[in-house]
Amino acid sequence: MSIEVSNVSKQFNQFKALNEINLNIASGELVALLGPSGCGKTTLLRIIAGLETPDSGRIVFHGEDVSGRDVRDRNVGFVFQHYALFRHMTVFDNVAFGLRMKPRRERPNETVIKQKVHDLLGLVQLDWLADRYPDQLSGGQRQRIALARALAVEPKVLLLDEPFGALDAKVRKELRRWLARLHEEVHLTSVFVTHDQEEAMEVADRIVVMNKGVIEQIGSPAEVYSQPASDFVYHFLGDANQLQIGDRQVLFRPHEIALSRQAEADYRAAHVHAIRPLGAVTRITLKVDGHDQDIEAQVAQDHASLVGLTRGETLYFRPQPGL
Ligand SMILES: Nc1ncnc2c1ncn2[C@@H]1O[C@H](COP(=O)(O)OP(=O)(O)OP(=O)(O)O)[C@@H](O)[C@H]1O
Repeated sequence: MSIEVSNVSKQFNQFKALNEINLNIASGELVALLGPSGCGKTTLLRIIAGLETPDSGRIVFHGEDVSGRDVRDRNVGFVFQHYALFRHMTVFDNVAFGLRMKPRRERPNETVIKQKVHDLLGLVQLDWLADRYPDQLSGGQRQRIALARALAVEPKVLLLDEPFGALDAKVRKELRRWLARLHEEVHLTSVFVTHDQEEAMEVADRIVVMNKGVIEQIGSPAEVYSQPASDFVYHFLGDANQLQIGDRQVLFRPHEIALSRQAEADYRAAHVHAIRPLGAVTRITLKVDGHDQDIEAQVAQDHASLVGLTRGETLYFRPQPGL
């Protein structure tokens, strides 16, 4: 099922939450809506779902204009940040819920439901939790069950709004890898809202970078990272350093930097303000005289310039964008 968003605008009182949004999502694609808080991601997701009506513009599912259709007739599955599992129902009954709520004509019999729920629990690798209640699960397990429940009614489109937002960093990481793998298996057209650039980079086929109600750029993770369409995209997609060299502003990422203990041609001197080992790489914060913003450098932990380096020493660096 492809999704076409054309010329969608939405205003809340005087506030323009979305301004002429155009976006085409191919069938089976996983697209991330990425942007800072308040940029309009959730509003766009809710308009795609049919939970919110745009002031103008159209939503087209697979060539068919669904703008006037109610959320119940759009056949979308949702997973939100805060688990919406029913607390008084077991995991099994939660996943079966949507199937049992179908109109009699479409409702599968209990044997089929049982098989289907077990298949779905197998898909999210939690079949062994079928008899538990939601408050006997971890946060990550609950989100996987929420996903199984959303998939049970065989939606044409899956919409996820910060589904891992409430979980701790390690579980988030595990779950997003797991979601990317699951998507490879199921290949359901999916739209994923996040404000976390790492999450978007890791999960999505394409990233839609939003800012203040408009789309700044649409592209693959590699494109938006290495060919940012604007300074906003550059800054949003990773740590960025900014340095005035002559009459030029140079933007470069922490890893795009050459370091040396000795003065060399084209290198600038800086004071080492902090050294933070992060495993395979080490982060160094540098202070440059006459320059307000610190420079963040990142090099391999065994880099020659780090040997015996201490705070306060002088280090020489040269930005190397594209390194
Ligand atoms: N029902 C509403 N009434 C008034 N203003 C609203 C309403 N819903 C959203 N807004 C405003 O529209 C803007 C976009 O909101 P939206 O929830 O889409 O942002 P977001 O990018 O999803 O942010 P977050 O990451 O914080 O959830 C915000 O400034 C918000 O305050």
